[in-house]
Amino acid sequence: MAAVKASGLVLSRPVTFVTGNAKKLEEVRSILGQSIPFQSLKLDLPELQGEPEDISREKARLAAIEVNGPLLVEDTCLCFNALKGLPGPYIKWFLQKLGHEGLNNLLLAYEDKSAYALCAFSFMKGPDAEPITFLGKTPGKIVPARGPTDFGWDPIFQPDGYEQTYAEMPKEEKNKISHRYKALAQEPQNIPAPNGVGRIDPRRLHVQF
Ligand SMILES: O=c1[nH]c(=O)c2ncn([C@@H]3O[C@H](COP(=O)(O)OP(=O)(O)OP(=O)(O)O)[C@@H](O)[C@H]3O)c2[nH]1
Ligand SMILES: [Mg+2]
Repeated sequence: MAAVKASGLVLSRPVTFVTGNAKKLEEVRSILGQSIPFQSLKLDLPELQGEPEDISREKARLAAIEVNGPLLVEDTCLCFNALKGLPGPYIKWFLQKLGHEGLNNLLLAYEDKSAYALCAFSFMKGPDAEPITFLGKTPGKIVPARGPTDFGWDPIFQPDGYEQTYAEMPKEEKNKISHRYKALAQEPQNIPAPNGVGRIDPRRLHVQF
């Protein structure tokens, strides 16, 4: 297979995005478009407890046992400022047990309803490489649920500067401002600067070959 040069990295195979979450996959596909050769593997990896970056990096190392080639994983957090960042990486379990109303109720005792959505992607060039982690954060507030309920906590997160929740926005709009988009639009740390062959546009992750 032809080698692909992207931002100074030489990838001999497409990047495999490992996730058990079909909605994440849908958004990552739509944000990346045709910019990099990309495939997916449906696996629900076990997750360490700790800081989002560390969870994401460990997830990548576990994914590398299954994938022989470049891979991408991500871990998403929803952090309430009044609760000093919790539920954070544990949002999946809080959402499953408490639902949208229960998550709102966690903030009843606080005036501060502000929150942020955080995405930690980790990329590994191959099984022996160190993970490279890149983060994206979107600030907003927690509100009573509004909009379609097909993706997690989207109905209770209203990003700053918008009257709509993530769930109420058209998908294309969410994908222009989301934590996921912001993480993918950044040039990952430690990836060598553009060398004239491939280039990442830090706003849109356009890789040019
Ligand atoms: O409303 C939402 N808008 C989003 O943009 C979003 N991104 C993730 N999530 C949910 O937040 C938890 C993260 O946990 P998570 O990162 O471990 O994901 P996951 O276990 O579903 O998949 P993965 O770990 O296999 O990739 C899970 O409940 C996800 O469904 C979102 N909900
Ligand atoms: Mg998970």
